Amino acid sequence: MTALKDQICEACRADAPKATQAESRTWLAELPDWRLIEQDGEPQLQRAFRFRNFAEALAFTNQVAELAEQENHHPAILLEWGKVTVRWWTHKIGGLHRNDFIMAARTDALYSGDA
Ligand SMILES: C[C@H](O)[C@H](O)[C@H]1CNC2=NC(N)=NC(=O)C2=N1
Repeated sequence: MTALKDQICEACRADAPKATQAESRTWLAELPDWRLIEQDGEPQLQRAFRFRNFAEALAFTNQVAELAEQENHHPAILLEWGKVTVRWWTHKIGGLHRNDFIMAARTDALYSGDA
């Protein structure tokens, strides 16, 4: 089975299938630092990343933003001194798609320098 971080996002459509409970469980197992939350009634993946200062947090924020632009799949990012909180979900379907789990894994890879 291909690791999430090595999988490719598919172009997302409004009729794209939401991740099932079973899929979410399976994929979350690869994302131990991420939490499944609900925001505005929609399931999302969330993780906080820690940094030594604001400049490093900003640099990571820009890396995630660049990745999002490359994949045309965009997160919510909260940038604070020493901390970046990222949330992934698929706007078009108001929930979680495989793409969100892929992008969470890709975000972890950026943080660990494994991108
Ligand atoms: C028009 C544009 O391609 C779409 O709005 C894309 C942009 N980025 C996106 N990002 C996310 N997370 N979900 C989407 O449904 C989405 N749609």
